[in-house]
Amino acid sequence: KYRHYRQARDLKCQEPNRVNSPFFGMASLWRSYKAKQENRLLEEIANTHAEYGHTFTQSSPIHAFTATIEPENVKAVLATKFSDFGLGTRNQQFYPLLGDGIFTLDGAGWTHSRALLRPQFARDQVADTALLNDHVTSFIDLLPKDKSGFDIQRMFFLLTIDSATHFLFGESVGALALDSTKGGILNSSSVGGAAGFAEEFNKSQDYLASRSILQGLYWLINPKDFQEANRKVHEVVDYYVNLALQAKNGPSKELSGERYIFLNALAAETQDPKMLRDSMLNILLAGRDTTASLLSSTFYYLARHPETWKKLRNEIVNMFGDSHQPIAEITQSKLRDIPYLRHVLNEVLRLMPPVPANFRVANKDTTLPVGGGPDGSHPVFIPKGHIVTYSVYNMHRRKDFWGEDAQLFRPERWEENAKHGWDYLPFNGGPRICLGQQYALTEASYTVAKLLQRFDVLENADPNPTKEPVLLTNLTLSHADGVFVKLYSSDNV
Ligand code: HEM
Repeated sequence: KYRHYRQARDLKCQEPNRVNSPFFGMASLWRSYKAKQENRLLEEIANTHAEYGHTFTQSSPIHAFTATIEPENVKAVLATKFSDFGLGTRNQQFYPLLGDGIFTLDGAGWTHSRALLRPQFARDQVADTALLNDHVTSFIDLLPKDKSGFDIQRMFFLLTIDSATHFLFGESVGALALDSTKGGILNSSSVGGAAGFAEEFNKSQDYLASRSILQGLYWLINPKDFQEANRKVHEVVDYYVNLALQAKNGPSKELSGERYIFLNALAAETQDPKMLRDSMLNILLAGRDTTASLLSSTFYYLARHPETWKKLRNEIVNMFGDSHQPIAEITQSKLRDIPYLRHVLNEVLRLMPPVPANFRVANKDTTLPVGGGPDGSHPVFIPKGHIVTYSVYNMHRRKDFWGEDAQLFRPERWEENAKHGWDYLPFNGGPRICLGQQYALTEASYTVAKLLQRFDVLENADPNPTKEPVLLTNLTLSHADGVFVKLYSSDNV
């Protein structure tokens, strides 16, 4: 402690505000736990920042941490002092499902994984609108045709597991399909059918979220149910890995004009079956719920902002026509030509970032540039092993960056000022910036465009339409009570 004190003094660091938490930190730990149980965690973080400032420190019996919503500090953690911070015990927490992949590795392992995957994400085929079209069409077919309300969030989670598995393995789990006649192991009864894979994957992910909350005590959660779910998920992915490894020795599918399959392309780079399995699962976890979250929140806001729905629909119909009279194919480049679509998605990602809070652990003694002292202007000393948490959800709502109306959904703010730096971070920043950003934005834009082209009426069908959203924060953000809407054509077609 004395060494740290001297180091901090020499570096002109000062302590940030410390959360007053009686009983050795038990009181605040209990408060956070309760807030999480009651789906108020993000609100609780906001209240603590309101009381203690943009950077504060808190002791707890599990882990002491410093929380910040200062862009300068987030930039230091993710970019300028990248090598001073790591993922802590994330690898061990997630290992049973994800193994060693880009999402769970630090250091040389991460560098290798990122170098392996990055070229695949740079290819045009990654955001394949023809592939998306099949799934969005199934999605539209499944919507109620009698103008009744339904939970569109639940549907988006089915859509994104279908499109993600199709893109990764070359075959979809068919979660949206009413019957699964297409065959394939993902649909076969030996592994529990289409729902089998999705259910086991969801179940395992829930356990990962609970293990992550416990940080270093993650090993307390390892029941049979979790192990069995992981085994079943691995069995399915291994089947595809074997197929890809066999296909590798055959004629090139891409050259013979067949569709691009992510796993097959990766199998040309590495033949290590475990690395292939881990890579697939890491991408599935990183990409599926996040995109579903963005789509769900988009419809949450559109259903509450009819003027935005109308304006956006006009732009889409002007560009592509409506579904009775299409005038142009919906392509990635044409979608980019609709600035208002991008502004709407930007605004949704600001207010409801799918990864609302995150953390890093110092792997050496280091500092944060600001947040110390009574006015928060001094550097903060961060000893090795200390956790730094950052909530982009709360950073994105700071009035000093976003104006007095920071809490309001107003896509037009992006027309007035599109220039934001580290105060806007839905996809993370620095060397670990999201690899799937383009894929996600294309999938979300394409799905929104198709739905707006097809339906001209969207209504909020929440049983309690004026209440604030109840947000569930596991690894990603979702709406605890679903997103209930009515979606139909006024001409009844
Ligand atoms: C709206 C959708 C998405 C959002 C908001 C999002 C956000 C993020 C964030 C915040 C991270 C950093 C996590 C961390 O380092 O702790 C991340 C990492 C990552 N994302 Fe995304 N993501 C989205 C969609 C996708 C999709 C669709 C894919 C793949 C198809 C993907 C692939 C990845 C990968 C591979 C990483 C790990 C990068 C690394 O550690 O080097 N993401 N994403």
